[in-house]
Amino acid sequence: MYILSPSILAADFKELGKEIQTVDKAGAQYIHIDVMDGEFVPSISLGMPVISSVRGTTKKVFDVHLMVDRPERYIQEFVKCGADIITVHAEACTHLDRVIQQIHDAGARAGVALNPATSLTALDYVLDKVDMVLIMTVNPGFGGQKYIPSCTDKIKKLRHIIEDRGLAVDIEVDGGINKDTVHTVLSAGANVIVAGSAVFGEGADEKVREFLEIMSGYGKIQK
Ligand SMILES: O=C(CO)[C@H](O)[C@H](O)COP(=O)(O)O
Repeated sequence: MYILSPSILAADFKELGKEIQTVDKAGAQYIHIDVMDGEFVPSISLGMPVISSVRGTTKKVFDVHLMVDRPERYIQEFVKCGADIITVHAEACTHLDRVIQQIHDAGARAGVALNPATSLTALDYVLDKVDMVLIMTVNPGFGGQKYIPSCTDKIKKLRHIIEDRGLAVDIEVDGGINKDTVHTVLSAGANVIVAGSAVFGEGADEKVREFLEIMSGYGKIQK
């Protein structure tokens, strides 16, 4: 099933609730929320109070991407403020298996993200325990960057491994996804598409519909 997860990093923060409602009404299934700590990545974005304050604006899935060192310190709090999916970076966890368990115990779905330079082997012993793998297609930290072409092969390989092992794990991609690169990642096997700067701005509703239309050419869109 194909899912669109617009990244609010590119939204107008003074109108955040309205921006979320626009992409919600246009059909986006997830809302992608980037949390940056200024340590794991150079920039700082937003945290629990912002997530709590917009939780009531939509019933859509909050897809929270923690670009945070030692995320195990915050899992419970993010679930409490409304996260439905929590994705942590393999590179940021000393005990990744334990953090995945912690996310599930807190009642959320668990994702693991890999930076562009991180090998898929980091997933070998946890792939059967996660709901989603997030392949970063830019170096995390900023929106509006260019898609890194070497990530295409990584997505293909991951899709192959998931099918080979008979798992039901979503492949999410994030960074530099626009109406051109989306074809590349969909053909490679991604099924959850994050897009920030290619969605928010003028005509976000129309852009969501265009993405969904493209995605529907590859398979069934999740309702
Ligand atoms: O995780 C991120 C940055 O670390 C963003 O979600 C990502 O970069 C999306 O932005 P854009 O679609 O503008 O590239």
